[in-house]
Amino acid sequence: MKVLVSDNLGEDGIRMFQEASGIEVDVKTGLEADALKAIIADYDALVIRSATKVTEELLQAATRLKVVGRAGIGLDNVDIPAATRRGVVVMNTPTGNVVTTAEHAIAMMLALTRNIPTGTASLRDGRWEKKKLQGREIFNKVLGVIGYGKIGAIVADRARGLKMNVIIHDPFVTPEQIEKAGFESVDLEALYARADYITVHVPKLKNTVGMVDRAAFDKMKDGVMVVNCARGGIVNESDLYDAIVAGKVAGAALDVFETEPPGQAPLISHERVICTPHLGASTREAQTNVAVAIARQIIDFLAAGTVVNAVNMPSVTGEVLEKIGPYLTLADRMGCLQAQLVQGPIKEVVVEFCGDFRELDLSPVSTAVLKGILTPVVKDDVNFVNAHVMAQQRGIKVTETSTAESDYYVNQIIVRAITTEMESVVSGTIFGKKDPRIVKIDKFRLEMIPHGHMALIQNIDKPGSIGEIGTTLGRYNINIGRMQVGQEEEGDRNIIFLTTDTPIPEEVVAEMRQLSLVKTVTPLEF
Ligand SMILES: NC(=O)c1ccc[n+]([C@@H]2O[C@H](COP(=O)([O-])OP(=O)(O)OC[C@H]3O[C@@H](n4cnc5c(N)ncnc54)[C@H](O)[C@@H]3O)[C@@H](O)[C@H]2O)c1
Ligand SMILES: O=C(O)[C@H](O)COP(=O)(O)O
Repeated sequence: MKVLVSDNLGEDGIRMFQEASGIEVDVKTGLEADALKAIIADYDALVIRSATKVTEELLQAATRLKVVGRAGIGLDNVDIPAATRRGVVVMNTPTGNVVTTAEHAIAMMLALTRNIPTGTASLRDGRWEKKKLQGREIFNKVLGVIGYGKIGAIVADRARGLKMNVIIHDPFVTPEQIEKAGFESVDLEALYARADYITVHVPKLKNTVGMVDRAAFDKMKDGVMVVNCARGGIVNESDLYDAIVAGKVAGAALDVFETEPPGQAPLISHERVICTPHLGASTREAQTNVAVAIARQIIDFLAAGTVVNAVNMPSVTGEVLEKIGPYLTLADRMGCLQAQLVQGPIKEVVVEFCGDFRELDLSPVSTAVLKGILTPVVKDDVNFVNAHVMAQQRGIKVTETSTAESDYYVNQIIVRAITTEMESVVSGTIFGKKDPRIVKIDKFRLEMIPHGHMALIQNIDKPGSIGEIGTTLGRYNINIGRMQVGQEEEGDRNIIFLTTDTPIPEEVVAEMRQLSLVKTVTPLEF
């Protein structure tokens, strides 16, 4: 088996590959895309960090490739759906660098508030600017942490040790969980209004890109300081620059950038901004942790097929996987649908297996439901191994039940998601041998294929309602690929599922919500 390491990997990990029997390892870092594409067909495994781009084009050339291993967390640089389509397992090491990254965020906050980089540069230029470089204490100041996951939780804990007053916003963690850890859970508006320092620790998702923008800065206290050691683009760089120039934001500490490397941008050159070149995970300890973890995972995978920390596959044997595979896909999509349908943090998930499942071991199926529920929230970090733990950390109770009874279909899976505000019930089954279908949502029966860009519309069942939706989308040149209508069991409402060739932009969704017969519009992505 041949392993290619295409980004810098800790020496201990490389040594493990060299010492593993039956494995040959090549280390070729800094390759251009074409050069990598020219050699990738020789390899069974590819080990990367954030520099190598694993695109669909590269995967097409990778005819022998079985596994991609990320020494670290973020998989923004890997086309996971393309890898899944080609049967390539994608693994990461979700915990090896979290302490290191949290420490970097704290270091950045302290360096910013005490002008340490500016003081160093000024001394090197021969100046002694004590007055100009006067800083601020963090003692007793309010730190707003956005995202209470692995890193956000460590940052909050360290900041408490520094005697800061920590407030937290994470809509996917129940307030009870945050309060149990001794912190105050707040909504985003309150966080912006109260924080003296704000640090972001959310994944880069469609709805987190640009979440800290002009409108957010307007809501913040004058003189706030902002730290981003998560992903470039979560804080809008041009809006941040304007807020600093306007004096609203007193300083920013950035480890990550919309484009990496960012070049000579005005934001980087501003004296109230301090930066590091994506060093969050760059300590000896973290790099050893992630290198050793990924080497172990890949060696075990190549030798025995053991799957650990894969983001696109559960940890089960090949034989079981063949039988339950379609149900895993269905369950993942049902979870993903629930995550997009519900309002408020999910407190409880009930997975009901109804009817005849031919004595299959269905335990990975509930894990797939949880993975689907968490994916829109934490993206690449959730996998079949950690989904239950992550759900537990978020205070989500999971219950499984089974019954021999099933109405309409030979078997079906029902997923109930109970939040602080509502309960949503979704049923699904397999058509033919492997085609997932959502067959009921709350009181509406339907046959929906959960795939691609979709929108769920609730409307009054009157002539003309479907026409006005089609006309609105047509005006924006958005093609409807498929439309399915579900009828309320009793009542005067329909639900309509549209599959569109492209995502429906927010302004078009807003316009659809104004249509006379439309009650709600929920965009969905699968
Ligand atoms: N700078 C670096 O070198 C470095 C190193 C490791 C990780 N990271 C990045 O740090 C970030 C956090 O990583 P993690 O391991 O703690 O992730 P995590 O998945 O453990 O936690 C992310 C948290 O963000 C929350 N969240 C999602 N959407 C939100 C929203 N709209 N508002 C508020 N909270 C929201 C989730 O509920 C979750 O609790 C990620 O972006 C990751 O890529 C950066
Ligand atoms: O996602 C991660 O693990 C961090 O952003 C670190 O990225 P790196 O391995 O390229 O330093």
